[in-house]
Amino acid sequence: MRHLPYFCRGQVVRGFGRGSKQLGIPTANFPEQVVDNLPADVSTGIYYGWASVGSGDVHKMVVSIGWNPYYKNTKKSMETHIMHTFKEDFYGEILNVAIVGYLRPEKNFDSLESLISAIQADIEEAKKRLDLPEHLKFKEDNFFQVPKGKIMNGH
Ligand SMILES: Cc1cc2nc3c(=O)[nH]c(=O)nc-3n(C[C@H](O)[C@H](O)[C@H](O)COP(=O)(O)O)c2cc1C
Ligand SMILES: Nc1ncnc2c1ncn2[C@@H]1O[C@H](COP(=O)(O)OP(=O)(O)O)[C@@H](O)[C@H]1O
Ligand SMILES: [Mg+2]
Repeated sequence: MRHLPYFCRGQVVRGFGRGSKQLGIPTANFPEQVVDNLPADVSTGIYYGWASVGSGDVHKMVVSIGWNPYYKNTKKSMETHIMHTFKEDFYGEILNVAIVGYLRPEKNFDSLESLISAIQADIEEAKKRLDLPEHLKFKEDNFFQVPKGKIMNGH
């Protein structure tokens, strides 16, 4: 993937409310504008990396980019699940993400249970890979140190 690592920030917006309720896995959704600004050759699929909310701590994350074939969305979305338990929702706050690796393409599933198992397997795999020195180093990247107010999208 030529564009990795890929750094971007954006405000957290509302999605369809399925992540927490149907899957038990909340995903912080980016606005359309951030999704539209992704480089054209960043393929849809499931990625992993690091994320922080506002000027908070940096945590491991998984991110799904695409049309969610299971739900047949008509708009491309970019949704981040952070491997951390937050005290409350953070809609409207700035989410900072550093995407460092690719896991798999998006797939359709014949049941909600198989979609959930696949996402849980992604989370476990991402946690392992992010401990490798080549990925771990991005947790400390300057991207996460600079003032977090400005919305940007790029490298
Ligand atoms: C790690 C990860 C992997 C995912 N993989 C798929 C997938 O293969 N197919 C799919 O249809 N949706 C996939 N999703 C997206 C979920 O369907 C999506 O997060 C859910 O619909 C929540 O949407 P919402 O934020 O609009 O509520 C994945 C999400 C995550 C976080
Ligand atoms: N660990 C987490 N990772 C991502 N989002 C989280 C997490 N914990 C709480 N949230 C909150 O849950 C929201 C996402 O839940 P979700 O059910 O996917 O709703 P939506 O469809 O509106 O995106 C996020 O916008 C955020 O405010
Ligand atoms: Mg979501």
